[in-house]
Formats: sequence, structure tokens, C-alpha cells
Amino acid sequence: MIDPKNITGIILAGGKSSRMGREKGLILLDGKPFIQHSIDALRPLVNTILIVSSNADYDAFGVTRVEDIIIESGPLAGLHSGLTHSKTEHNLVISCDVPLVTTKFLKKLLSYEKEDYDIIQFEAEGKSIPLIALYKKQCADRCQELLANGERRLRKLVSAVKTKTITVLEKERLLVTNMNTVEDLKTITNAIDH
Ligand SMILES: Nc1nc2c(ncn2[C@@H]2O[C@H](COP(=O)(O)OP(=O)(O)OP(=O)(O)O)[C@@H](O)[C@H]2O)c(=O)[nH]1
Repeated sequence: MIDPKNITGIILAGGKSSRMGREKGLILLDGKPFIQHSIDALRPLVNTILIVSSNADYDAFGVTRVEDIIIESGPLAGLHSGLTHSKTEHNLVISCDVPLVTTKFLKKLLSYEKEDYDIIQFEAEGKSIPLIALYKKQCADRCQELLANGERRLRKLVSAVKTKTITVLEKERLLVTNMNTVEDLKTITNAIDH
């Protein structure tokens, strides 16, 4: 397992939340904002947490906030900024809209560290999940090159570097639920209430 002092937690929260209609990271689930769920899941595994967003409302969470260096360019640019600001080789990256992710689940990403991958990500039902993943800081340079070429697709980064993909178990599927719409929120609120 990697020492927490060698890992930074990076939470991407700089999106437009246009499908949800309000700032996703601030939505309450079980009385706690999504972003606080992410902070709590990361906290035991890392010494430093960075929120990547231009929204100063996130300053209320007592965590360092950094802004995108390349603006209006989506999650790849958020990742670029987070990795550029990070002072550690290893970086646990999550989006702010997966509030059911747990520490135990994230720990799985840390167990392959000796194999020297640039990215260790999950996949579920044939779809990769690069926004719940472990990244080497050196990926920042590749992000920058891609963005400079007008590329915004995270999967272009994933396919360009040494990547390990771990399949999410059936019983873990709920944990990676991505909340993009009010419907998603209703479905999940019902699922965890029952
Ligand atoms: N820092 C940063 N994060 C971003 C950016 N775009 C998206 N994200 C984050 O990346 C994750 C996935 O974003 P999406 O759900 O694809 O996009 P979104 O803009 O948040 O939502 P929609 O407007 O509904 O597409 C979320 O945690 C976003 O906050 C960006 O330009 N900068």
C-alpha cells in the first residue's frame, strides 16, 4: 500500500452541472454534500486533498482549492490542473458526482502500485471509469499535449499511457453510480433507502 504522504486526493468539481441544473458537488445525499462524501472517502488514504474548481463555495470544506489552468476544456483540463498542482507521484482522482464511493473501494486502486502503471482505473459493464482512478503525476504533461492539440477526451489519455483496468464486482456496482441528472439522484436515494 502506498504511504498517504505520497498520495494526493484530487476531486474534480469544475463542471457545468447542466444536466443536473445545480452545482453537483453541493447536492445533499444523506444530509451531506456530495463533495463531503468524496473528501471523507479519500481522507484516510491521502495527506493532501485538492478540489479543482473555480467555484469559491467549495472553500467551505476546509480543503485546498485550485482552478483549471486551461479553462473551459472539461474533465481532462481539471485533471491536468490537479496533477500539475500535486506535489506527489501518486494521485487518487475522483469526480464530485460519485458520492457512494468508499475508502475500501478506493483502496483497491492502491494495491497495484508496484506494477508501475501510469493510470489504474475501474471499468463496469464494459465502460471504463477514468474519474475514479489512480494517476501518476507525470500524466500532467500528456494532458497538456492533448489539450494543446484540441483534444478533450479523457480516453485519449488513457489509451496513450500504461493503464491497468480493474473490473468492478457485481456487488460494487452501486458504488460507482454517477449522478448526472435529477432522475439519477432519485433512483439512488430510493436505492439506498431500501
Ligand atoms: N475542474 C474541472 N472539472 C470538470 C470540468 N468539466 C467537468 N468537470 C468535472 O468532471 C466530472 C464529470 O463531469 P461531467 O458530468 O462530464 O460534466 P459536468 O459539466 O459536471 O456536467 P454536465 O454539464 O451535465 O455535462 C465532474 O466532477 C465535473 O465537475 C472542467 O472543465 N474543469
